[in-house]
Amino acid sequence: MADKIKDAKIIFVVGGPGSGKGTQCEKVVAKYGYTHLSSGDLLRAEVASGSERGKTLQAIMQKGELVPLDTVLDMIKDAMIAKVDVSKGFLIDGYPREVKQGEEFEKKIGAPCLLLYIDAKGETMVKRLMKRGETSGRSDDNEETIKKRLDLYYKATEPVIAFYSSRGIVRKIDSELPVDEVFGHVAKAIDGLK
Ligand SMILES: Nc1ccn([C@@H]2O[C@H](COP(=O)(O)OP(=O)(O)OP(=O)(O)O)[C@@H](O)[C@H]2O)c(=O)n1
Ligand SMILES: Nc1nc2c(ncn2[C@@H]2O[C@H](COP(=O)(O)OP(=O)(O)O)[C@@H](O)[C@H]2O)c(=O)[nH]1
Ligand SMILES: [Mg+2]
Repeated sequence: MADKIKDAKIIFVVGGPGSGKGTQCEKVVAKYGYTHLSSGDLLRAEVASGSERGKTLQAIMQKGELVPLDTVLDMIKDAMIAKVDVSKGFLIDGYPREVKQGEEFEKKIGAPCLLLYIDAKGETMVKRLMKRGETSGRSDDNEETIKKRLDLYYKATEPVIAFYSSRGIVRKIDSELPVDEVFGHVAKAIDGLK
């Protein structure tokens, strides 16, 4: 089983909060049949279950901080194992959040063949998240937590992009464009995979 995951096609989808990762991943699923695993969604499912662990997670996410690395990684790994037989590849959305998360992922699961870097301006991300907050019901889509998530993104997550750039697997996607144009560039990057 472990070997099967190692041979799977793995794409990291990295970008700031509200940059459009989830939006693009949905479109990739529709066109390519990849399995979309959003680390944030997995965490929110645990919170929604009402478990003790979920309560601890909720408090961390509410503050816009990172939950313990092993928690997220175990959740992603379990979700991958559950799908590996029927999946053409995996979109790992919102992970890694810091270089260490990427290193641990590679030790326990495998190496990504592509990193889609979904790039939008800070002010664009804030605007989108405030708008999303009107309907998302997410307790972290509020002005104060958004600011913290953004700060953490620049501090901890941007170095992830530099780390994988040196391997030549990063494709930077301008996410200021209309959704379908953004997707055109995403599709080109995926079509470029052998
Ligand atoms: N690898 C991850 C992924 C998520 N989180 C936690 O879960 C929260 C929400 O994650 P996510 O849904 O990925 O949120 P954003 O990056 O803000 O992106 P978006 O809401 O736009 O999808 C983060 O703020 C963080 O507290 C984490 O700690 N570690
Ligand atoms: N104008 C515009 N809005 C977008 C685009 N991508 C996402 N959005 C909006 O921005 C918000 C955040 O998008 P989401 O996919 O949840 O981003 P994520 O936080 O990176 O997963 C949503 O309300 C989307 O409708 C885009 O390319 N253009
Ligand atoms: Mg998302």
